[in-house]
Amino acid sequence: MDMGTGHYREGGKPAPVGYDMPEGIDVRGRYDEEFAKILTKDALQFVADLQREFRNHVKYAMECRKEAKARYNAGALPGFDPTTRYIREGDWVCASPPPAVADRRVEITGPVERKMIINALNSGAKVFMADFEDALSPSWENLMRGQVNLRDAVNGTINFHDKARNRVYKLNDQIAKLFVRPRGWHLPEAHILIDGEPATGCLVDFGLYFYHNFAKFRQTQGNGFGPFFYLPKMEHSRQVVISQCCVCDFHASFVDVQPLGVDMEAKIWNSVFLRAEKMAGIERGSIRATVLIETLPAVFQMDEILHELRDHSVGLNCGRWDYIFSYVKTFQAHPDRLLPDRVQVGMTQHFMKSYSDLLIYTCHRRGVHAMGGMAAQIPIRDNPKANEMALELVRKDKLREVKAGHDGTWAAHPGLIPPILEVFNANMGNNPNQIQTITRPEASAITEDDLLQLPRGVRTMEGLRLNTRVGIQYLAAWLRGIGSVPLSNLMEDAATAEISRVQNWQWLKYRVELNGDGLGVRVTPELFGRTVEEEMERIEKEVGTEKFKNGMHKEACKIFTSQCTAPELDDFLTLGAYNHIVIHYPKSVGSPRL
Ligand SMILES: CC(=O)SCCNC(=O)CCNC(=O)[C@H](O)C(C)(C)COP(=O)(O)OP(=O)(O)OC[C@H]1O[C@@H](n2cnc3c(N)ncnc32)[C@H](O)[C@@H]1OP(=O)(O)O
Ligand SMILES: O=CC(=O)O
Ligand SMILES: [Mg+2]
Repeated sequence: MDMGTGHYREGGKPAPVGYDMPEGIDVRGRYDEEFAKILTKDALQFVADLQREFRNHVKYAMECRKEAKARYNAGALPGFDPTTRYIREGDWVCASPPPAVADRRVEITGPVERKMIINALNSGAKVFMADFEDALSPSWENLMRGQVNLRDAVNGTINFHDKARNRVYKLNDQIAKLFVRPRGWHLPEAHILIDGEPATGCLVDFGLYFYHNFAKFRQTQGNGFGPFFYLPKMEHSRQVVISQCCVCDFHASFVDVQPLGVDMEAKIWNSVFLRAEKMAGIERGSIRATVLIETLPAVFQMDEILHELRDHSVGLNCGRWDYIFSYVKTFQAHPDRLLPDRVQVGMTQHFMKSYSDLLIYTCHRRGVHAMGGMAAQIPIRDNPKANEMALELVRKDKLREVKAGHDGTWAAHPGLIPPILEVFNANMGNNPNQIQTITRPEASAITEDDLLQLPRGVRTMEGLRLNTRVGIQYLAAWLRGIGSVPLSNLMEDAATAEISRVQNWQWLKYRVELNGDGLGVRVTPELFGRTVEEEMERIEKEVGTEKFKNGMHKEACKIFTSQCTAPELDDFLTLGAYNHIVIHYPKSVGSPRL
C-alpha cells in the first residue's frame, strides 16, 4: 500500500491506515474512514483515467473562454454561429426521455447535506437535484460527506439522527428521482493531485458518484437508465476554423467529423459519458443529463449543445441567476449595457422571456424537457401575511412557466412543493410533460437582438447596498462551509451572489449614476467604501456581535470588496475565494499551485 502524504489524521500524526492511492495520485484531504470507502483505489483510478484523458481538452476549452472574453471585451457581441446553421436548421431529435423521468414537473434542489438529502427525496417532488455546485461550498469535508450521503441515498440506507430534536430521518417508500450536479469546468479540486496537478473538480464529483452508484441507481431508480446529471455553466467555446488543436490531438479527431462551429464543452461531457459507460459496461445513452443554459454565450448554442449530447440528453434548464450574472460578465466592457438593480431583472424582462421561450421551442423541437428555473422566494415562517405574499410570487412565476410550455421547474424548499405542484397539475393534468403539446413555433423568430435586449429599470443606492450586504453575507457563509442561505427571506447561493459582485464591479468601473434616486449620485470608490462600512455595521447588528466576530464576515468583506474593486473582473467569485477553504494534510507540506 502506498503510504504517501495523504495518510494523516487530524493533528498531523501518521494514521495507521490511509487512502490506497494508485500511481500518480496524491490525496491531500483529511483522512477519514468513511471517506476511504469512497476514495477506493479503483474509484480513484477511474477519476485519474478521466482526468488524464480529458485534462487537455478542459484546458483548451478554458483557453477558448479566455479568447471569447477578449473578443467581447473588444466590443464583439455573442450571437448565433453561422457555421452551425446546419445543426440549428437540421431535422434531428434527441433520444427520448427515459420513462423513469418523463414527468419532472417539480424538482427540488439542495446541497448534498445528509438531512437535506433525505428531506428532499421525501419532499413529494418528482426529482431531487443534489448539488455539488451553486448550493455547496466545495470544502473537502462537504464534498466527501456529500459522496458518502449520495451513496447511502442510492443504496436506500441513508438515515440521520437529529440529536437536539431527537428526530430520526429516513427515506419514505416513494422518493424523488436523483439527479446530481457536479461543479463547473473551471473549478479545480485542490485536495486530489493527479500527476502533480489539482484534479478537475467536476471530474472528481462525476467520477466518484458514477463509480459507486451506477449499478444500484439503474436498478432501483432509473429502470435501466442512468445515472442522471445536471451540467452547469457551460459556455460555447466555439471554434471558427480549426486545423490542429494546440494542446492535443483531440480536436483533430472531431474536427474531421464537424469541421466548424463545434460546441466543445458539451462534446467533452459527451465523451466523458461515453468513457464512463464503457468502463461500466452499460449501453451507450444510459447516462442522461440536463444542461443548464445559464451563460449568455450558451443561449446561442442550445441546438448545438443538444446535438452534441443527443444520445445523453434529457433537456435544458433555464438557470436564470447565473444567466443574469453571465450577461453582466459578458458585457463587462460594454458601458452601454449596464443592468438596473438586481431585483428588477426578472423573467418578464424581454431578454429573459426570449431566453425562456427559445429554450422551450428548442427543447420541444428536439424531443426533450424544457425545465424552468428557481424563484428566489422561500417560506417565511414567522409572518403569515409575508409568507402568503412570497408564495403568491412563486405561484405567479410557476404559472408563467407552465403556460409558456416548461415541462417542470425548480423549488428551493420543501414548503414550496405543494403550491408549485398545484400550479403544474392544474395546467398539465395527467400529461407527464408538454414536449408534444406546446411547441411554440413562433419562438423560432427570436433574434439576437431579442436575446441581448437591455432590461428596463433604474439603479439605486438600495441596489448597491443590497448587492454589498448579500455578497458579504453569502461569502461569509460560504467560507464557513455553507453554500446556500436564507437572507431577507430569499434564497441566496453562489449564482445570486455572483450577480451582486459583478454588478458592483461594473457600476464602480463606469462610475455609474444611481439614476433611480434622482440625486445624480455616482458610484465611486469612496461611496462604495462608505457603503461597505455601513452594511457591515448593519450585518453586525442583525446577526449579533458574537456571531459576527466568529462568522467570517471580516474575511468575506475583504475578499468581496477586493473583487468588486479589482482592475480586471475575476471570472468567478468562488474561484478567487477557493484557496481560503483548501486545507491540505499533512499541514506541514506546501500547497500545490492552483
Ligand atoms: C441558482 C441555483 O442554482 S438554485 C439551486 C441551488 N440552490 C439551492 O438548491 C437552495 C436550496 N435551498 C436551501 O438551501 C434552503 O432552503 C435555504 C438555505 C434557502 C433556506 O434554508 P432554511 O432557512 O434553513 O430552511 P428552513 O429552516 O425553513 O427549513 C425547514 C426544513 O426544510 C428543510 N429544507 C429546506 N430547504 C431544503 C431543500 N432545498 N432540500 C431539502 N430540505 C430542505 C430543512 O432541512 C428543514 O428540515 P427540518 O424541519 O427537518 O429540520
Ligand atoms: O443554477 C441555476 C441558476 O439559476 O444559476
Ligand atoms: Mg447556476
